[in-house]
Formats: sequence, C-alpha cells, structure tokens
Amino acid sequence: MTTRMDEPVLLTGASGRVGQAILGGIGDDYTWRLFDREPPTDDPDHEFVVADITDETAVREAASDVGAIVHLAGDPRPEAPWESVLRNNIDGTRTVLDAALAAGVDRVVFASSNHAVGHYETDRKPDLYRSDDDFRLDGTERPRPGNLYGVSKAAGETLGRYYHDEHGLTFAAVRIGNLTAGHPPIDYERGQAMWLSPRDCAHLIDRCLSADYDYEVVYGISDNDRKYYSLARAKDALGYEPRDNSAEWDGDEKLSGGS
Ligand SMILES: NC(=O)C1=CN([C@@H]2O[C@H](COP(=O)(O)OP(=O)(O)OC[C@H]3O[C@@H](n4cnc5c(N)ncnc54)[C@H](O)[C@@H]3O)[C@@H](O)[C@H]2O)C=CC1
Ligand SMILES: O=C1O[C@H](COP(=O)(O)O)[C@@H](O)[C@H](O)[C@H]1O
Repeated sequence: MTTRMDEPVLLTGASGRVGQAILGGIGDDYTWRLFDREPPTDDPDHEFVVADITDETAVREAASDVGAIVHLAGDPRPEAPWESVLRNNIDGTRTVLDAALAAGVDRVVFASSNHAVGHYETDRKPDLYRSDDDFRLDGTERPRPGNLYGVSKAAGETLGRYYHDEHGLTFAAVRIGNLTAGHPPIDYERGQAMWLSPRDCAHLIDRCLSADYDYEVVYGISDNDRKYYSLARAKDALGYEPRDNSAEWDGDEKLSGGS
C-alpha cells in the first residue's frame, strides 16, 4: 500500500457513484474513513461512519484526526428542491468546512457540478457540444447555475473560497461533468461532452489530494473529443492527466461506472 498521507482521508458520500469510483481507483493508496448516511451493504474494506452530513457532532468526530476531506455527500439531483439542497448541500458543506477548521484539517476537496454553470449552455447549444466548436469554460467564469441544485454547488464553491481566504484552508472544487453507469450514451451529445470516466475521476481526486495549490475550481471531465470545459487548469495546477475519451468508449461497463 502506498500511503501518501500519514493521516486518514475522510470521504463523505462514500457509497455513491463518485465515491465508489474513487475507491475503485485509489482505494489502496490512502487510509480512508468512509462516511455516508446509508449503512454499507457489504463488509466495508475501510473504517465506516454511518451518519448524516448535517449532524455537526458526527461530522466533527469523523474529521477529528484526518489529514484531508473529500466531500461528496449531498443531494445530487438536478431537480432537487430548495429545502433539500439548502440542508444537505449548502449547510452540509458549511458543516464539513467548520469541522475541518475545528480539527485543523488543511485540505478539503469538494464535488461541485456542471450544473453550477448550466446556463452558459443556454444560448450556445447544441453547437457547443460538438467537437468543432471551440467555446470553453475554464473555471474563472462566474457561476450561472441552471437550477437550485446548481445554486447549491456554486454556494459550496463560495464557502470554500471564504474558508480559504479567512482561515487558510486549501480547497479544490471539481465541477464534475457526468459519472454515471452506462454513460456516455452514444446518442446524447451533451453527455458525451461532459463524461468523466471512473478511472479519470479517481486520478483527478488523487491529484486534488496530492498537488500543491491554494484554492482551485477545475472541471472534472475526461479528455473527450467533444468538450466545452477546458482541462487546462486541472492539468496545470493539479497535474491531471486524463486517459479516457467518450469518443473512444466501447461500452465497457467497468469504465463507464459499473453495473
Ligand atoms: N455523478 C455525477 O455525474 C455527478 C456528481 N456530482 C456530485 O458528486 C457528489 C456525489 O454524487 P454521486 O456519487 O453521483 O451521488 P450518489 O447519490 O450516487 O451518492 C451520494 C451519496 O451521498 C450520500 N448522502 C446523500 N446525502 C447525505 C447526507 N445528508 N448525509 C450523509 N450522506 C449523504 C448518499 O447516501 C449516497 O451514498 C454529489 O455531491 C453530487 O452533487 C456532481 C456532478 C456530477
Ligand atoms: O451534477 C450532476 O450532474 C450529472 C449530469 O447532469 P445531467 O443533466 O446530464 O443529468 C447528473 O447525472 C448527476 O446526478 C448530478 O449530480
């Protein structure tokens, strides 16, 4: 086992699609403390805390002796109602950042989303989904959420900015495209453009845990022929080297996100 950090990494939302992709790729490279409100279905390979991300005491205890936090837990539905994103996503992220501060944890990696910038697509689709279109978002643009879920992700990025500027926390927000079993669908141009393969996802999170940076907002997609998110910042600041491309995906379920 290659442990690149002396202390464990707290992974919230560990049982979901993204969490499983991370563990599938770099599960052996760190000591993990998994955190999810749903109990594991099988015997977990790592320490597992069953609790809700809005439970401040539980989150503080879980963060007490870790070296970094990868924060995925939240309501991932683009159509999620305000009550849910306010509680699970916005206040959940503040709870995680407060816990990091209280425990002296230096680094938080946050699962942001393409939906934080969804309205940049509005006037440009479907052209921007095509490989001959050179429009790119690079992470320096202001958020333009496409829904309340996207608002909650933009709020998470802003919370991270505040905790960085006010308290010196190292923070990376990864605007994840789409990591879903069965993706990228061949006939869905947008899905092709924003595909993130599980192994590229694990590698990108590894870079977020290992690289030297202060505050970053990067896009989390594979090196797809179709793309409207720039990978430049993830490559330059974090050393991201994606290996997959939706145009070359052959339907391999392992690459696409599992069964
Ligand atoms: N899968 C994707 O394509 C994308 C995912 N994301 C973000 O990545 C993160 C993970 O998403 P997925 O793995 O796809 O979702 P998922 O629904 O597969 O997994 C989310 C996990 O978080 C847990 N969870 C949810 N609310 C919780 C709470 N209040 N307390 C504790 N645990 C809670 C769930 O039990 C679940 O295991 C989310 O924040 C989502 O918004 C962002 C962009 C794209
Ligand atoms: O943030 C997210 O984005 C993905 C992709 O969005 P979609 O509009 O193409 O479905 C979504 O599948 C995922 O649930 C969500 O968390």
